[in-house]
Amino acid sequence: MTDPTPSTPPPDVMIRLEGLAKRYPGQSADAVSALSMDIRRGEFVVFVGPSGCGKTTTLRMINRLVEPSAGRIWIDGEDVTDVDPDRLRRRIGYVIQQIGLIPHMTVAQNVGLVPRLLGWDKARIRDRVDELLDLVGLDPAVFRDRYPKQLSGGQQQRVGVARALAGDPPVMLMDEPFGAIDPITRDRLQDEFLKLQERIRKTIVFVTHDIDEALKLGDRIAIFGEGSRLAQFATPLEILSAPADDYVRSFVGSGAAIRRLGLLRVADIPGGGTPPSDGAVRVTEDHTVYAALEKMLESGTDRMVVGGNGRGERSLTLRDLLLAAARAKGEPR
Ligand SMILES: Nc1ncnc2c1ncn2[C@@H]1O[C@H](COP(=O)(O)OP(=O)(O)OP(=O)(O)O)[C@@H](O)[C@H]1O
Repeated sequence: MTDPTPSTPPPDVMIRLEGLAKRYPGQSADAVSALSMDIRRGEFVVFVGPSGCGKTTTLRMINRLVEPSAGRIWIDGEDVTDVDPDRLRRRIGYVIQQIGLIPHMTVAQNVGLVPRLLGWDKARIRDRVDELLDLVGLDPAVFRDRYPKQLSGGQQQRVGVARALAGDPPVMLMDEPFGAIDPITRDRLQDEFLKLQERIRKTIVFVTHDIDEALKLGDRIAIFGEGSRLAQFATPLEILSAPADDYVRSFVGSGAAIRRLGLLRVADIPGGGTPPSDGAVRVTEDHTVYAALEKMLESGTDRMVVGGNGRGERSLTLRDLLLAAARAKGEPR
């Protein structure tokens, strides 16, 4: 067997972008230039950056809705730069802000689009549609025969996610999927989507303007600067603890140390003594350090008892939390 060429990605790389560039017709500058990055299998990567820096163009080159002017794209070990785009798109789910549900088709028909293209029989499509509606938290009996206009914005977005998952693609591209949704629903959809991702472990590339959304969702975040310059590509904790330059620092904004508390879990904090008998608040290992701190401040105590994960109980102090938060320097989640 011959050695793979130097650019053949290793098996844990699901998407490789290699010197990718796009110049739109009639433009004097590249929208994206010389962009290279590896995205690992099962990784949730968020592209974030100011308007016009090339996030959407990059995303749309991955499924070839935009044809690259230069560079190569690899998906799952295959150079897909020149493969038939229709065949490529069946392996890539795509969710956009405007949802793109087809108005004269029911929810079930919208979700079943790709399976129909793949030639599945009716019974298998029906089962898959119901399974997916369940997965995104919509009761099939209630929603499968509705039309898109009979749904709220958040429900439409869930249908959009179900549709993108229908052919079980290994890769999902999501372009500001929660952008047009009110902040409370958005927060809930983000939480639901994180839980869903724990189960389905897709490789996800997600575009947003919102650094807080990026910090909450991403395993790694790519912070784009002018002309698609990759200012930093790192975990949320690394970005908050060690911003690569002043551009990243100002993009992340103030309060990095406090925001880091929202990324750490109580489970990440070592040690702990025997639980005290009174005065302490109760939290679980799954609480964020931020939430645990908030509980302590609300009840005016400097102790908490951690329990509820089968490991027995332990007690931590305010000082334990603060020391752990100060030490956290960018370990992956
Ligand atoms: N079809 C097009 N023809 C010409 N120029 C385009 C086209 N689409 C995008 N551009 C330009 O390419 C650059 C990158 O656009 P792109 O939409 O990729 O940025 P973005 O980071 O996703 O921005 P936003 O956050 O506002 O969506 C911009 O300067 C934009 O004006």
